[in-house]
Amino acid sequence: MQKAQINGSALIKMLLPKLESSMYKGQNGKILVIGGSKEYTGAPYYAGVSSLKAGGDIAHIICPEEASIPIKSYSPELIVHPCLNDIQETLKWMDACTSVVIGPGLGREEKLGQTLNEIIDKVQDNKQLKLVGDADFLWFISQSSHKFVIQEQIKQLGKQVILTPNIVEFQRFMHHEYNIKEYQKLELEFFESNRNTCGILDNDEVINKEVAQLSRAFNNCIILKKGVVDIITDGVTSYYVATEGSLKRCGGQGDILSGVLGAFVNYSENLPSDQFEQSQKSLLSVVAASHATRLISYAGYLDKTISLTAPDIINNMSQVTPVLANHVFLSDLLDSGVLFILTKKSNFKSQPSIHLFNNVQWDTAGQERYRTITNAYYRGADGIILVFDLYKRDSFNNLHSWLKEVEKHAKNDVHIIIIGNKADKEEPAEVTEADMQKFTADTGIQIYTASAKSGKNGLIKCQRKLIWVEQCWKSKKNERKQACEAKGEQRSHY
Ligand SMILES: NC(=O)C1=CN([C@@H]2O[C@H](COP(=O)(O)OP(=O)(O)OC[C@H]3O[C@@H](n4cnc5c(N)ncnc54)[C@H](OP(=O)(O)O)[C@@H]3O)[C@@H](O)[C@H]2O)[C@@H](O)CC1
Ligand SMILES: Nc1ncnc2c1ncn2[C@@H]1O[C@H](COP(=O)(O)OP(=O)(O)OP(=O)(O)O)[C@@H](O)[C@H]1O
Repeated sequence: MQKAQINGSALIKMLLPKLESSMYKGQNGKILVIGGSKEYTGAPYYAGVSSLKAGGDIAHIICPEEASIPIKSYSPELIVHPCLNDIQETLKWMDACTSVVIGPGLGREEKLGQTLNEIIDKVQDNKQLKLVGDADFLWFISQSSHKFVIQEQIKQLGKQVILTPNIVEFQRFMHHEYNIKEYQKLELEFFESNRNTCGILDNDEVINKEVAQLSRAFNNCIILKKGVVDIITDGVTSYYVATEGSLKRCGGQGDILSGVLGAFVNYSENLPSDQFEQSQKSLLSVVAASHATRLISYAGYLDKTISLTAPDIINNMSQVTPVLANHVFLSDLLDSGVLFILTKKSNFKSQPSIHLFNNVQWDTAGQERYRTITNAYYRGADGIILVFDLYKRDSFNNLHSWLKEVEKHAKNDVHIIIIGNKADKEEPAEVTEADMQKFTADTGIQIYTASAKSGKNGLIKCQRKLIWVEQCWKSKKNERKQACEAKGEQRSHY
């Protein structure tokens, strides 16, 4: 059954801070990552750097001595304190931060239990501080000899805590038999019916029931259960995020998510109170972090496929996050008659809510010198986007000649999308609704309106990448064929 949906990308836009010249360093979040060990130095680095790329101003890492040099050498952006064994020093740095991510690469040495007790106590003293618990921190809560003490502490904190178990970590919380394979099958079924949507989930929905129960058992702390579908719940209200993510399951993606969360939990108050209940804001910042991380991973996956590694995803964040925040619009190139040809394989069939096309090529209408180049692109394209300017009638009239080119050169099963740009403008457009309807009746191709400037209807352009959020607009060859046949026309191409 289809679920009540929310617009994940719009949520991110509302959540991310609007940058102003009056701001000072630290206002957009000072994130403290507590983790790292002799074996694992990548995990805290991924979390720290991701928190910065997701908007945070400053990232501190507290780690043991033996992890500090490697972490420092990965990035000068991270402020690394090798003081995990010095609890007073650790607590001091907690005072200097706005959120704490604890667990990535921490290891499971029993002696750390005492340190964790004191860290959680400190969070209790500062009600503004949010605690994101991942990886080995979850192990300490569910498996260590300190677990009962830590569980009681977590209950004291309630919604100040966000726990992010993957399926194995979640299983460790379950006292009864919990069949991972069976659960994943249910998640996959859910994903297939709700692909690329985010929405509200019933507390007794089969994939959520035990997650919501666990949250309630911990006094309604927020749980983000990662998986094929991410489930976010405080035991009262639950959401799912079925945004398409990476198919390459390389290590470190959970660390990236914990870093994004470390930043995003600082922004929950940016959500407007006239639209969101106060009690929902923290939960929704977690939904936004899940959606953003999956979008970013998907973007990385389209680029690198089987070679994807965690740093590829992190590097993509500098492209995708500002776009989601509406901070970057290079709309000039989307003027009249511009033709986009997608040369990278894109997943039109699965109705993704975001397409990120690399190597988008463009040409301006009628400029002959580009024709031979673009003819080669036609052949390689899986999808073609024709963009016209709603305020320039000529650009609309040109569509027919562009379509002829497409039909002549492109693959038979190419997907064609037509977008009327500049839909952000208030004044009446030169191309009217009736014009567009007539065009659709003639060709079988639906026209969508959008604005690359304001991001209206999800068409956003960033450098040489076109990001198309939220909607899948498509017109298949057979739909065009039916429209022509209905009018008694026969064509070799549709
Ligand atoms: N570069 C670095 O520094 C990185 C460091 N990291 C750090 O490593 C530490 C340990 O964390 P962890 O997640 O590897 O340990 P744990 O919870 O014991 O799970 C391990 C085993 O569980 C299974 N398994 C997992 N998922 C499953 C699934 N969906 N479905 C089914 N099975 C699944 C699978 O077992 P297998 O099937 O291979 O036997 C897997 O091998 C922690 O500190 C973390 O932060 C990582 O962040 C990565 C990058
Ligand atoms: N099957 C999947 N398809 C798409 N995205 C997924 C899938 N499983 C997990 N994710 C996403 O990947 C991210 C990390 O989840 P994952 O389960 O890999 O965490 P993890 O095992 O803790 O990672 P790490 O390797 O850092 O320890 C989350 O954003 C989650 O939504």
